[in-house]
Amino acid sequence: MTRDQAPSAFPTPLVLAGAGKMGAALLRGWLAGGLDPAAVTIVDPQPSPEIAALCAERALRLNPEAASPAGALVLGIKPQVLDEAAAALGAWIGPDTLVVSILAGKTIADLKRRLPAARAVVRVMPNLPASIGRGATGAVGSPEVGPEARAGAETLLSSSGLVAWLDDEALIDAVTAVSGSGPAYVFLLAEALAEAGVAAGLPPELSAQLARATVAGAGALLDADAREAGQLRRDVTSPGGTTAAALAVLMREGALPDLMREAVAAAERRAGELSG
Ligand SMILES: NC(=O)C1=CN([C@@H]2O[C@H](COP(=O)(O)OP(=O)(O)OC[C@H]3O[C@@H](n4cnc5c(N)ncnc54)[C@H](O)[C@@H]3O)[C@@H](O)[C@H]2O)C=CC1
Ligand SMILES: O=C(O)[C@@H]1CCC=N1
Repeated sequence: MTRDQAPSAFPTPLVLAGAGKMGAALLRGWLAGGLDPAAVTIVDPQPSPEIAALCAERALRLNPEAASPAGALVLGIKPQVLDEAAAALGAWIGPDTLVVSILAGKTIADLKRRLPAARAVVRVMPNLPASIGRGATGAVGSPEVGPEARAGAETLLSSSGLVAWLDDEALIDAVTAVSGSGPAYVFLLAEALAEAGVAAGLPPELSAQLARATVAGAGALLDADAREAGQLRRDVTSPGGTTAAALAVLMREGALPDLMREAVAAAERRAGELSG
């Protein structure tokens, strides 16, 4: 696994097919990173009001009638709609089009079967913090992805945060389970902490505020401090103190570490089920 430096040029014209929660997050990162709005086309039969407004404001093309081969086609649709979407999306692909897919589970072979014109395909798994440039993305390219296509993909992906290139496509389902779905686990932690605070007698609003600031602050510290997460945890934990009492519950057999392993395995298994 390697990490690359961000090169400069976006592959254009760029077509984003599926501008939902994740596609829109990536789009905002590209525009913030300097992608020319005039080089962007959005294809989405049901664009959200925010996307429609963004297209109007920044003069992005939305659902044009005619399709022609793009520099890059980014697939932001759900895996379950790939079959019905593929025929229309194929019209955006020429021999030099870089196809970038964020679809959970769908392998490069699955994509090529639906999009026979596709040559260079990069399968990626981003995550939602991409919307603020703090994403974590795993990426793997098909054999046709040469240095130029890889540099184009790197530009697209690095505007949303960390990019880790994988040598083995088989690892991307595990990446999906860890960092693709991972933000939801952290948001659940904030929800559960807030609920536990209410059970301990805090007013709901105060508890939610404290839980949110705690998760956000701990995340920011994790980012700012190079020490391992385990060390930061130990720094909070006074021997015989309150944190040790809580962690004895959270870390006992069958509790958080075991549950996290089970959860990640379930997500990875589901990604496998979405393939084909
Ligand atoms: N939401 C997340 O945190 C992450 C999602 N993903 C992947 O991103 C993809 C999209 O997920 P979300 O953004 O959450 O879903 P979403 O439902 O918010 O977005 C999907 C978009 O695709 C559009 N769409 C439906 N049919 C289409 C068609 N035929 N052509 C073009 N657009 C079409 C929908 O109108 C919608 O705007 C999925 O494949 C998912 O696995 C990957 C990483 C994280
Ligand atoms: O839940 C999902 O299937 C997608 C992939 C990773 C995050 N959301």
